[in-house]
This record gives sequence, C-alpha cells and structure tokens, in this order.
Amino acid sequence: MTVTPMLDRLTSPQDIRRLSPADLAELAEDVRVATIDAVSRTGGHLGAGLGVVELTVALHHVFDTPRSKIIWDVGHQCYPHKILTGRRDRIHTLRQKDGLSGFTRRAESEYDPFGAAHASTSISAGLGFAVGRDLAGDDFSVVCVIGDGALSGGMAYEAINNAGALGSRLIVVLNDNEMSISPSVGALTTFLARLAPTHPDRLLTPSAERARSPLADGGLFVDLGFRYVGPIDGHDLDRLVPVLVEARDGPPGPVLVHVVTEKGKGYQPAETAADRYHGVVKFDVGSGVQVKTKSNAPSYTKVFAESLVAEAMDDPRIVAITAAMPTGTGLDLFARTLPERCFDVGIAEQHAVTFAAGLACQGLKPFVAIYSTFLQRAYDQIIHDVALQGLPVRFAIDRAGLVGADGPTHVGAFDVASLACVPGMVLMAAADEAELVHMVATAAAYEDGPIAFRYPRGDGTGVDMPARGEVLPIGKGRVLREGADVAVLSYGTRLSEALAAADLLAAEGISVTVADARFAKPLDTALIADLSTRHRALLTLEDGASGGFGAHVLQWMAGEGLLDQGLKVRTLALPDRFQAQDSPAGMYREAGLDAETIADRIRELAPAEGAAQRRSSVG
Ligand SMILES: Cc1ncc(C[n+]2csc(CCOP(=O)(O)OP(=O)(O)O)c2C)c(N)n1
Ligand SMILES: CC(=O)[C@@H](O)[C@H](O)COP(=O)(O)O
Ligand SMILES: [Mg+2]
Repeated sequence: MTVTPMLDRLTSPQDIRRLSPADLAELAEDVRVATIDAVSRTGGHLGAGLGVVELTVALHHVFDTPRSKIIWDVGHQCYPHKILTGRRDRIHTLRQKDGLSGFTRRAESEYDPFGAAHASTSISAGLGFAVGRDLAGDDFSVVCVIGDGALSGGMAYEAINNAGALGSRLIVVLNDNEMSISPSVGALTTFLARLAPTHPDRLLTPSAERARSPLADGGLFVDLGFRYVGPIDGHDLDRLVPVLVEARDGPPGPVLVHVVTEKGKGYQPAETAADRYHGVVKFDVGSGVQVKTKSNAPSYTKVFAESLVAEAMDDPRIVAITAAMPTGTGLDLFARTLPERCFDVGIAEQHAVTFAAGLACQGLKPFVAIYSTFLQRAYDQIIHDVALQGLPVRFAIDRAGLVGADGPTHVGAFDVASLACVPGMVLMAAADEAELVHMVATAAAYEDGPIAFRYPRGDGTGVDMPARGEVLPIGKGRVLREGADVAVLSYGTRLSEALAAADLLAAEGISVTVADARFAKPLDTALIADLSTRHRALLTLEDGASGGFGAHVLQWMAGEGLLDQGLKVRTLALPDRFQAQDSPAGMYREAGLDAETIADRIRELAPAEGAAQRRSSVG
C-alpha cells in the first residue's frame, strides 16, 4: 500500500494552488510514488512521467487550470497530470478496455485541452488556443510542454516560426532530458547541450550565471521571436515556481522556458536503464524487474531486423533509416552490426522518407522502418518524392493493424488504403513471421520502384522459419487450403483466423478455400479470377481500414465483369470508426475479424442447397 498523505489530502486540483512550497515538494514525492505504483500494476510509459513530476505540480500550482491550458506533447508523460486532475481513482485502469487513455484526451477530462500521442503537435495546438483566446478577448494562459525528442519534429518549427511572428502570449516549456525513446539525436541535441552545458552546475544557478554559454541568450529561439528563460533545474520547485510565474506575468509574446530534467527521475531502476523505462510492462516496484510474458515465437520486429541484417551482410547497398524508433523497429540490432549504414533521423518521418529517396538516387537500397501510424506523417513524401520518381525505397511498416493498449492514436489501419492507390507502389503483407523473412528478401531484390511490406506488433505464430529469405514472385498469392463452397482471400496475418474458421466450418460440412494474397498491389488477378469462377462466394479479409485490399479486389473484379455472374462477394476490414483501446485480441473481436465472426460471415455465404444435406451428414 503506497503512503501518499499530501496527495490524499487534495480534494480538488484547485487545492494545489494554495499549497506552500514545502507542501508542494511533499505533494511531488507523493505523486511520484503513486505513479510508480500505478504503472507497476498496469504497465505503460513510466520514465517520461517521472521526469516531469515536479514540473506538473508547479504548472498546476502556478496556472489556473483548467481555465488555463496545459498541452502535453506526445502525452505519454501525462500520468502525474492525470493523478493530479481528478483521475487518481481510475489510474489503475490505464490503457485498458474502458479505462483511462495512456495519452491526453479531450473526451476524458477538461484538464486535457488537446489530445496527443503523435509527437511535435503541442506548439501548433497551443498557438491555436492562444490566438483563439486573443480573438475572444480572453486572458487565460496557454502552456505547451514539449520534450527535446518531440522538438526534433519539423512541425514544432513550423509552429515556432508562426508563433514568433504572431507575437501571441504563449508559454513553451522545453523539457530537456537528453532522451527521446533512445538518447536524443541530431544537431539540436548539441545546440541544447550548449544552451545547457552538461558541466556540474549545468543549470541556471548563481554560480552558473558567470559560466553561461555564449548561446545563453537562447540562440535560435530568440532569433525566432521567443523570449528564452533558462536553463533551470526541472526538479527544483524553488526554481520552477518563480520562473513559471514570471513566464505567466512577464512581457507579452511567446516565451520558451528551458527546463533540464532526468527521465525516470526518482526511481533508480528507471534512472539507470538505457531507455530510462520509457515503456514498461508490469514490474516489481522493489526490484524494478519487469514481468515479461514468455512466447515460443519470435516477435515480428525481431524477425524483420535479423532478416534485414542477413540481407545487408550480403549486399553493401542496403542501408536502414529510423525516425527515433531504433528499439521499436529493431534497427538497434542493425545499428550494432552495421553502424555506418544505419541512420536515426529523430522524430522526423517526412525527412526520413525523402532522405531515403536521396539515398536511392545514389544507388543505395534504403529500408525505411516506420510504424504504420507514424508513416502517416510522410504521406506526401511517399507520393511526391518517391513514387512519382519511381525510386526504389523500401518501407518496413511495423505495428500494422490493431496495436492494443496504445489505442486509436497508434492503430496501424490506414497504410493499405492510403498506399494502394499510389501508382507504382508494390504492397505486401506478411501472413506470418516466415513470410516476413521472404518479404524482406523480396524488397531487397526489387529495384523497379517503391515497395512496402507490413507486419503487426507482437509475436509471430510459431511457424517453421526459413534459413534465408526467398524472393517472391511479385503480385503472386498462394492457396493454403482447397475447398468448394466459399473462398477466403486474406491479406496479412488474419490468415490464421481464416484457417481456424475453415476448420470450424469443415465440421459443419461447409468447405472453404483459403488463400493468402501476399500482395495488395499488384493484385494476383489470375488467383482472384480462379477463386471467383470456382466458388459461389468470395470473401476478402484484411486488418486494415476499408478502402484497402478488399476495395481494390472489388474494383478489379467489377472491371472484369466478375461481379455480373451471380458470385456473392463480401469484404471484411476494420470498422469505419476509431476503436477504443483494449487487448489486440479484444479489439479484433470487436472489429469482427476473429475466427468465430469470420466463420459466421462465411456461413451466411455458404450455398443454401447444401445446408440440409450438410446438417444430416454432420448428424
Ligand atoms: C510522430 C511520432 N513519431 C514517433 C513517436 C514515438 N515516440 C513516442 S515518445 C517518443 C520520444 C519523445 O521524446 P521527448 O519528446 O524528448 O519526450 P521524453 O520521453 O524524453 O519525455 C517517440 C519517438 C511519436 N509518438 N510520434
Ligand atoms: C508514446 C509512443 O508513441 C511510443 O512509446 C509507442 O507507444 C511505442 O509503441 P510500441 O510499444 O508498440 O513500441
Ligand atoms: Mg526527451
């Protein structure tokens, strides 16, 4: 049982404004204890929240929230904020079905003025609130809290550029902990270190005044119209409170307050972890040891990374690019093996794609590894800089489909629908981890233009693994099970559910053909035509949004007149709405893409005339 007397005394977030400095410090400690306790039970993002405990307390002490707005960039650090703003009683439901979101969410609380999860959006949103306030003649404060990682995202500079020109009163708190998910990268990191030198008195204390770096006036930020205050110790409430009061009441216009913090602060296992416990599963508070679930199958990410390293060892033209997600994409393995051929560009997906396009122009084989949800950031770059020029950039699209606890902000639903309409793209989806090995080899060999392959979060199915990847014939699918009544044409990992559904139905005398399309573009039109003419019904299946694989199959079939001959056709895809967080299995069930539901949909299509005979034969 955690002991949090000061936190227990809070009856409302407003109470925080009346606390003395000593009480604020005690409250901060209580919030840290409550955060560690909660995340040890739920898993989630820990390090970032621990790094902003004092900042969160100071912000709610100085600013009259919710009237004044605090906008958290990414929002993964918002658990202390949620604990302090009336959600402590539900913090144990974090990232679970019907529970609190792991990020800020407007629908969840008036203290969450803007939803987040994708990085670098806070200053743009904050400026919108500020200008809206000015136009209404209101005078509340707007505070955007952005990390040094999120500040490597180009969108932040679009906002800074605009804010510096508009001159609206806006407070940007730069939370500089020298960490992204992995250590921060790029020249910005060097710039920030020069602003806040890492010598012992790196922080703005009287003795450091004299030793301030030549950039102490804030450099780029000041040149772009911001006042610069800092760097200050982001864990010292005696520094934070007066500086935030000055930012609130000081001269008009935008101000950047540079706070220096430690990701994972106050919890030794996090402080000493290479990733500062950025994302954790449930853990033992005493030891910090995480309760990892055992699986007999490798993760798709690990299979991708190992396959790419194997290909790269034989092909010096292969290079790899990540947008600040080396561990999440598995490219940290590639970087350890081939450091000179691996590039972490920061949270900069747009740049990652066009950087890869430049590499391809130079005859290299760039593999851009980006989660499906984050690839959304680079849509124009894929079309305009890669596909239009027919450049052979390879896209390793991880976290495809439903991802579970991260919820709707991270769903990998839209890559198929958004890319299948782009001329010249080749799109593949791995049905299992063995297929992924072959698709990495296929992408490495393919030189005629852009090629993408998608695969889900989590572990594979435990299939036998090939020693090396084989190059697949482009645009060709495969039939795994022959039947006579209904044909299922699956794209991606829902294949295992389709095979399970076929087994269920065989017991009822319904005979189902199951095929793996492998490609959404180009379609295996011969396979589609064959399935259409040999069955009375065809069902397409995909773990992507509507408008993707199934839509393109239908469109081709319509053009060929295959829909004019009485064939029944259904397309199963993700629902046309954002699904709330749950376990992946729970979300797929809710989406109707689990074996039971697929079986129901096939049952509806089975030829009626055989039904009676089937029932009798099954007994
Ligand atoms: C557009 C986008 N790309 C990648 C991510 C994945 N991501 C989540 S948090 C994070 C690092 C954020 O670093 P920082 O802003 O410094 O916050 P800290 O964790 O250090 O507090 C990344 C890369 C994301 N949320 N959004
Ligand atoms: C906050 C954020 O965007 C990342 O930390 C993301 O949650 C990672 O997702 P995975 O856990 O699937 O790697
Ligand atoms: Mg950081």
